[in-house]
Amino acid sequence: MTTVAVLGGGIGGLAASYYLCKSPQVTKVTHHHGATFCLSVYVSVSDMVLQSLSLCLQVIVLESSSRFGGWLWSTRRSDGAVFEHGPRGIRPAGAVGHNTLNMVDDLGLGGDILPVPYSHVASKNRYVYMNRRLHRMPSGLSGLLRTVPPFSRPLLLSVAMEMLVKKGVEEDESVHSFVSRRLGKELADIAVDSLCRGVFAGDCRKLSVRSCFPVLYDAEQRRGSLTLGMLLGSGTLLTVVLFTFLFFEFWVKISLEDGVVSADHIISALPAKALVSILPPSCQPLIQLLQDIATVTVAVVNLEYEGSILPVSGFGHLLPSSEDQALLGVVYDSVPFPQHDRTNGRTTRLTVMMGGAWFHEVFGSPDTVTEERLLARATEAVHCHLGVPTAPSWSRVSLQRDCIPQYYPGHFRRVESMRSFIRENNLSLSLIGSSYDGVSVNDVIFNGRTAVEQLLGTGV
Ligand SMILES: Cc1cc2nc3c(=O)[nH]c(=O)nc-3n(C[C@H](O)[C@H](O)[C@H](O)COP(=O)(O)OP(=O)(O)OC[C@H]3O[C@@H](n4cnc5c(N)ncnc54)[C@H](O)[C@@H]3O)c2cc1C
Ligand SMILES: C=CC1=C(C)c2cc3[nH]c(cc4nc(cc5[nH]c(cc1n2)c(C)c5CCC(=O)O)C(CCC(=O)O)=C4C)c(C)c3C=C
Repeated sequence: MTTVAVLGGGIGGLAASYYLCKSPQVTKVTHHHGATFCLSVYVSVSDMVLQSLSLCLQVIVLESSSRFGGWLWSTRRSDGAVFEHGPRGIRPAGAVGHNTLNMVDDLGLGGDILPVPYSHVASKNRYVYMNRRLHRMPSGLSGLLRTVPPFSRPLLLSVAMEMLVKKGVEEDESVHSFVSRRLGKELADIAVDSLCRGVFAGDCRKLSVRSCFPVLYDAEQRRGSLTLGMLLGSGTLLTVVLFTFLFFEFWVKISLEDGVVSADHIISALPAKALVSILPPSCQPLIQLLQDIATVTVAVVNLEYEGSILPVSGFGHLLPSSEDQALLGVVYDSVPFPQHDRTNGRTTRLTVMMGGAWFHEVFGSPDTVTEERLLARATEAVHCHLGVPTAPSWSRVSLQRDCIPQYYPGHFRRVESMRSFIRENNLSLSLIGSSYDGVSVNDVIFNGRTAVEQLLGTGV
């Protein structure tokens, strides 16, 4: 019996076990939670494809906390209200989006999806809070042609000029530098700064364009321009490379508090720093590379107000860092997902997110900041930004420590070096999860699938 151990029961680890389970070879799946463990023995024995090692495959999922799901985490109240403390939506677009929808359908959960159509106000209206007021982001052709505050000129001008900008020569650069260079500083300072706070809770002056927005980087590389890239399509034929993964059988002992599990292959879906703490010293170069992946902490404050209190309708609003470093933005949960409001009586659910790359500067150590301070800051923001004078009737503060990895310039090289080390040392280890190849739920699921396909040497 060949054993594959999946470390971490977040969406990455769960997706990898789902794809493993689709393999006809799988005969047994075991889940352990509340397990802390360390990896102890590495011995290379022979070179075979996992597929041919054994007709039977056993999958073990090891999760250290008392629940599965990782950052996917909700509170469901008995009166029907649901509050998300982590992700709340996926973008069902492109290959990675369709892949998630297929998995959800295959699991028989398609009926549980709450769709937000493109025509819905939550899809159309995105706001930025700047200069002490809410601005709807321009959309459609008229939005491109006119000067729409807070921008000082029509966006079409920036887009047209972009085609004349020469291709960059750097192997990688910050998102802010890339967008300033191609589309102008104003777009970088407002739109892109806010966007990076609403996806990475991060600072666009520090994040890598190549790793955070590979589509933009590729458009410049292939077409010499983002505008041309978008107009002509990426020009790439998306192929999922399914290759037979030649690996050396590798025997790993995983010591649990209550025993030892032996595995032939490990799929790590742990955050990079959690993997560091269980790798043996012989993996020092890999440990060093993993340690270099920074993360940020986000305070998530769920609020419930009586009645309909919003002055505008949309998905929510984001703030550029120039407006307020502490406040990343506010999600108007009741607009896209009214099904999750309390069943009796009209209420409005909001989520205020704070901190991210600025957490330490603004709030100090996550160990000492109080829930009262975070709640007060969140309700003050709802008051100032949305003009809501009343206090929330219900609230919940969650401190999501180290929840989002930050891909800094050169991240792609670090990840390449990690995988080279694993290959050259014949370690039977796959790296998946948000630390490496994308932070969205879609990316993490898709990368779990790719890792399983490489391991089994077949499509799933
Ligand atoms: C506030 C917030 C909002 C977000 N919003 C969105 C959104 O709207 N859309 C979107 O697509 N994405 C969103 N994301 C990003 C997305 O949720 C995450 O990137 C994704 O869930 C990460 O999944 P993962 O499986 O890689 O990691 P994790 O969820 O971190 O899972 C790792 C698991 O490993 C376990 N673990 C850790 N150490 C050990 C150990 N030593 N032994 C065993 N187990 C261990 C952990 O307990 C955890 O369960 C958001 C994230 C946050 C924090
Ligand atoms: C911890 C990270 C995140 C914070 C903070 C956050 C706040 C936030 N987001 C919105 C609006 C949207 N977010 C969307 C997608 C999305 N959000 C995060 C993470 C955080 N959001 C991720 C990783 C993703 C997935 C991105 C992807 O590539 O799929 C979306 C949908 C995407 C889109 O259609 O553009 C919206 C809208 C607000 C208002 C907000 C404020 C606190």
